[in-house]
Amino acid sequence: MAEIHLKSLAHSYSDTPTGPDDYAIRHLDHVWEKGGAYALLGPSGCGKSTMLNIISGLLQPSEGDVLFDGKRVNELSPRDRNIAQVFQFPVIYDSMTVFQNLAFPLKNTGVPSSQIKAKVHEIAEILEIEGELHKKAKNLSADQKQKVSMGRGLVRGDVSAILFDEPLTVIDPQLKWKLRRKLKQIHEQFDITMVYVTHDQLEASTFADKIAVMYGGQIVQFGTPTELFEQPNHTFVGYFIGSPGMNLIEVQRCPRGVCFGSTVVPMSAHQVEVLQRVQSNNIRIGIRPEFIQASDVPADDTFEAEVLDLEDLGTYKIMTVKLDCETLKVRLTEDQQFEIGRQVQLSFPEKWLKLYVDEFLVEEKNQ
Ligand SMILES: Nc1ncnc2c1ncn2[C@@H]1O[C@H](COP(=O)(O)OP(=O)(O)OP(=O)(O)O)[C@@H](O)[C@H]1O
Repeated sequence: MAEIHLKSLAHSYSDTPTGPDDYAIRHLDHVWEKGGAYALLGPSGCGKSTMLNIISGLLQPSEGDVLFDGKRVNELSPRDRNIAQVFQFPVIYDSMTVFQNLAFPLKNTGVPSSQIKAKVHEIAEILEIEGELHKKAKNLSADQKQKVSMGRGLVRGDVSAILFDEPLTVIDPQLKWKLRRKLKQIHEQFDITMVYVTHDQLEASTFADKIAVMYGGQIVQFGTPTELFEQPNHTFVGYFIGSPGMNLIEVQRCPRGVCFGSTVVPMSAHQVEVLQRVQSNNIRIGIRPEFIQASDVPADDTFEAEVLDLEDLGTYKIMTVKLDCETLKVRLTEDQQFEIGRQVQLSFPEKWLKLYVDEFLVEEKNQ
């Protein structure tokens, strides 16, 4: 296994790129550390597959270096990079048996047949396909085929990393959860660097210790699921992580903070100082539905809003409110009671009220 360093990487599918919009990867610096279990999370078209294909060598980047343990591998073929890649759809040989499919990557590298047998059985047992080893691959169900595809990546003990590109797309929803747990268990057992691409936040957080959130060809944040939730570095992370995502409000600067409509929201001294310094007018505040406090009692620091809707989701409720010209979501506990059409008092605890300039977080001084 290896540490994978992507250094000043950029990629355009166009031979004559004229601007940032022509780049699928925009000047990206990132390190996937040795032995980590990572997810690469982002919407369709943000550049996830492009990045994986650059790591595995299927694609040459337009700019920058790919380093494995500090050594540049740009010129190495996919085979010489020793990366296992599992794609969205199973890549297996239909005419071979499951055993032959799993043995194939080992045979190719000259592993003795006694070792091949032991390794194939070990992996088949983990993936629960031992009973299928002598079946022809073409006779398997779609999810069994994908398990074989994963197994082909996992049999090789010598790989630098395993890259999973949305591997559970074809898997039955009930089996997805089980297979994700299995991959996590395999990671713990074999300690291989694994990068798991998905656009599903639940899938990302059940598999990975750390998640890279990709947006517009850039990694906008790399952190634990808790960090992404509590401290989104970019408005996209706020919006994309969480259900519903972060409330984001376009605001203008005013003397003690920011305002929208006739509502003034005081900000911390540091945030006010930053607002006075920066030139941009692309300013937003963000607060997660979970962190807005709602009550019937007005206070100095509360804002009055109207309840538009209440959605009961079993163990909690989502309340939609209108505050001035903005619609916000507020997460309530089961026992909190508010009525549609009535007024509610909201407060935004300072710790959870975030300021974004040009979509990036203005960090508090002590963080
Ligand atoms: N072979 C190609 N030729 C031209 N443009 C491409 C090619 N492959 C991808 N792109 C473009 O590059 C951008 C990034 O695509 P990429 O497939 O890497 O995104 P992704 O995040 O993996 O998306 P998805 O989740 O839909 O697979 C997109 O705008 C896409 O249209």
